[in-house]
Amino acid sequence: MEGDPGSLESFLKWASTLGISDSTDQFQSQSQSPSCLGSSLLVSYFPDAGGRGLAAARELGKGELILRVPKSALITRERLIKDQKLAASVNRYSHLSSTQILIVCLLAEMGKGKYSWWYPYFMQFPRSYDTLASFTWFETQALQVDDAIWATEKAISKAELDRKEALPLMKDLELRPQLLTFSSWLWASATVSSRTMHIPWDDAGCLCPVGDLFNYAAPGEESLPSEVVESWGQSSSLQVCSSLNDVTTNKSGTDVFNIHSQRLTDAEYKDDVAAYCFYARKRYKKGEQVLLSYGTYTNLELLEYYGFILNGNPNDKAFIRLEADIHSSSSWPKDSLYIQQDGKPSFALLSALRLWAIPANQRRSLGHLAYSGSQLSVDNEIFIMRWMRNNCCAVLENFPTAVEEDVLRLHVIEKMQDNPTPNEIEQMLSTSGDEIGAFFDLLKESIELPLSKKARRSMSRWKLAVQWRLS
Ligand SMILES: C[S@@+](CC[C@H](N)C(=O)[O-])C[C@H]1O[C@@H](n2cnc3c(N)ncnc32)[C@H](O)[C@@H]1O
Repeated sequence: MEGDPGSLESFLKWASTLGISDSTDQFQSQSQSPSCLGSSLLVSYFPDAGGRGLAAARELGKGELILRVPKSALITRERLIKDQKLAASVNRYSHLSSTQILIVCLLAEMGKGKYSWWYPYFMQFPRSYDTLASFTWFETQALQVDDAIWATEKAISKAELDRKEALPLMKDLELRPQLLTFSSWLWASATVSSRTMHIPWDDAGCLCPVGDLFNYAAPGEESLPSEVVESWGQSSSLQVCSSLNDVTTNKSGTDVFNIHSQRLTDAEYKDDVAAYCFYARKRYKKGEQVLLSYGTYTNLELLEYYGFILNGNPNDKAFIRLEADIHSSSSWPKDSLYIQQDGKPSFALLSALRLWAIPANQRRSLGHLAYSGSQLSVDNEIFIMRWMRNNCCAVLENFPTAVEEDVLRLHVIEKMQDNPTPNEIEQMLSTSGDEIGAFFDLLKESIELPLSKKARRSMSRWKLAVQWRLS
């Protein structure tokens, strides 16, 4: 192959030789013209929406097939295990999960360097990720909310345990020492977590060259039938995902029903054409970023699995501490009781509070009203709204920093990332000196410009933590 084998151009040429295509001619005629991107899509850069991504190369119609990736181009466990040495060893470790095996297989394949058949694709993977499992103690504390700190600690210990369990297999395979480290494990597991796509025959999913260049947009209400939107209020466990199959699960393990698949599916593996097919979820103008829904996620979940958050995520949730008698006065599951991104209580929280606020001996007779979303009385409504306001204020007051301080902190972090002058640094230290000092102390580095790679990476995770608590 001509040119730098690590370049995007070489990757796209390689992809077209595998039959990955965005050409409408090819979809129709099944011809083997070597075309990959330029017909429907173009690789482009979107600084405020995911960085590298795919733009519409022309006007795209809603529901139009825009990319097809043949099965033979997908990286799956079964594909990598075709290597006989790998297969023999993997068979001896059947207690490992399918995801652990995929991570090990990926590391083994990466270890082949330029000799791997997938080398042009691997060269397009990010060098590092900002998923929760890679957060340091400082970055974790910056999340400030107990639940989020706990989720981060859990993600870190899960990654440590997964690696520990897989280590004997990796040693059996004689992987290079560099591939056995925790940071290599974190890199490979973040690659799998943030880039795999659902396939019906393997719950570890597959890596999909070119298809994994689509950035994310939350499944939008505008594409849902109104009866589904209405039913959101009534069925708290129902989540809608505009991609994947008819019934599947998102990465947090929640059931995801693709109720109206024709209208909502924007990517799925299709057996009849033996390919992963991608469709435009809406009409796109030429040059606009074409987005994909990976599933329904809160910002904390996006941070955990993908290492980013969405400004104004319609699926975000804030949980407030509720006394035990609130939980026991209704049958709503705990995870359905939250404040929505728009500041309103979830349907279940409102219903649970309405029931809790009436005398226990009336709950049976008024239960049907509360469960169907009706107000019980004006007094009851005023009481619970006041209760909610007071509780939300208490939560906000308990944060170590106020919103205004966080806005300032974000500004300082962004300035630090932007190669500030010594004068600017002095100014920042006079306003936010303590926290910046603590940041560099914990990194065991002095404040020096340009910032080291380690300081830059840590700063981008610190920024995500501050953005998350602000949102
Ligand atoms: C499947 S990849 C998408 C392509 C990726 N931008 C690339 O250059 O390879 C998923 C990753 O893209 C980034 N990403 C996707 N959607 C995003 C969004 N809306 N905002 C910020 N980052 C996003 C996150 O880093 C995420 O882990």
